Amino acid sequence: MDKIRIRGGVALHGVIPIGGSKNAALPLMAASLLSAEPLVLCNLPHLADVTSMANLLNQHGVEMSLAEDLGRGANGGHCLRLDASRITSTEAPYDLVRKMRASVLVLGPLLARCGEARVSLPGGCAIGARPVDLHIKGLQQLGAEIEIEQGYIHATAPRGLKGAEVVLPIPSVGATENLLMAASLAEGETVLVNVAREPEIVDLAQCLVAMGAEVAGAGTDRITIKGRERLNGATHRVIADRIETGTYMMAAAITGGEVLLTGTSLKLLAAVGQVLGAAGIEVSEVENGIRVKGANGDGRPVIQGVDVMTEPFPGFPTDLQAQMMALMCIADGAAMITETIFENRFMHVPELCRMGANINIHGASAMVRGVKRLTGAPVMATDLRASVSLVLAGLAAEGETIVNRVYHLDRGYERLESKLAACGAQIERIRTS
Ligand SMILES: CC(=O)N[C@H]1[C@@H](OP(=O)(O)OP(=O)(O)OC[C@H]2O[C@@H](n3ccc(=O)[nH]c3=O)[C@H](O)[C@@H]2O)O[C@H](CO)[C@@H](O)[C@@H]1O
Ligand SMILES: C=C(OP(=O)(O)O)C(=O)O
Repeated sequence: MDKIRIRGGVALHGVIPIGGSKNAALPLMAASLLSAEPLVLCNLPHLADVTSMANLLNQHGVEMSLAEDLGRGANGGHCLRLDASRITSTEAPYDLVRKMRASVLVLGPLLARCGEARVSLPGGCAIGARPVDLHIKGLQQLGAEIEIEQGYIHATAPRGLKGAEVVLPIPSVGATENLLMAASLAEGETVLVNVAREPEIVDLAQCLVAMGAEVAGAGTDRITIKGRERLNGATHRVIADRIETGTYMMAAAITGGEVLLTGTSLKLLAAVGQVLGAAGIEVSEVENGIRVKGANGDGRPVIQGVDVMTEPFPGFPTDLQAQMMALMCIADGAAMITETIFENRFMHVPELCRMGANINIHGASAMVRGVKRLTGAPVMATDLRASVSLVLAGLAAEGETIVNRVYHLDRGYERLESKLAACGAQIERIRTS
């Protein structure tokens, strides 16, 4: 298994191109199942999760090819043509779904287009139980008959799905996406209430509209969809990855450096900009990107402790909680970090403590008392964002840090080492297989 070696203490200076959003790309790829005509997705990041979704779609019969004629984007993204004219299987097997929870996003599109789907239940995950009950209940309200058998969700809608009002008890991102896609091929009008407002939902809605769907209200807590008998093909550009953006904002801050992040926008993460501003980091929107400048004093980064609570969008994202905690480890004063979305998302805490951090967990909150410096250590994490928080800590730490289980990072960060190394970081991948 590959590892990453970091020698910390170098302030980052340079330009980092931000890729297309993983969490937008995955539902968009699933949306290709809704039409018999090709969907072309541009600015698609090269990530392990995108490959996993491609493998899953491939086993449903979707034919994929790089749309070379459309070239590569300025930030390295590809254009992929997904042709679901012939769906050969409506089953999403356990082996593919367990690798990536977002696989469950094929449920709504397959059911709406084919009248049937058999999708493995994703199972638990390092950051929490993450049930899919809201996806299932919502689809039942659209007329699906659903049974759970042998670990699979077996959904049928022999007479097609019917528009209805569906009120989500919590604004689940995935449930919103599954229902939005299913409703776009349902008969009549669907109103989704208390839905997620994340930018990735807006991106999906815009793609569905380009495919001929009638969708209004995406980005608010109420989305109205007028179902169509069929959708057409379209070409759509995936939005910038706000979590990759926020991660590199924090990389600049934790090293007291200055970076320009291109191909992204502060509008995607205003709450993060505000929190970093309160921590004494200069963050400004510039043409085609964001400039981030860390503060320095006495030869080390100067960061103020700020309390943070994760919330659904437009609040501070849970997917940046671990990275923010790494930053707070070397802040002046204390910071209370509260995780409200997932019940077990502090797996990075013991590893950060092994690097010299002072963190105590009390229920859903972690009290981080800033220390003068972190020290490098061999570390390991069990999920994507926890792993990258250890990379950030390693960039700031004295001495050498080895981050194990790099495959977590490859799920969500394209060319992480080369993007950081281009800004001066001493970071390399040690290939072991
Ligand atoms: C591929 C993708 O886009 N992943 C993101 C998506 O995950 P995902 O779509 O899985 O996250 P949700 O918004 O659905 O989950 C939010 C909360 O709702 C709970 N829940 C969800 C569905 C359900 O049927 N029942 C239920 O109880 C979950 O356990 C969790 O506690 O949004 C999360 C919250 O912003 C992010 O951290 C993930 O990176
Ligand atoms: C939790 C994440 O992803 P997923 O929902 O795919 O597990 C993430 O991107 O941080």
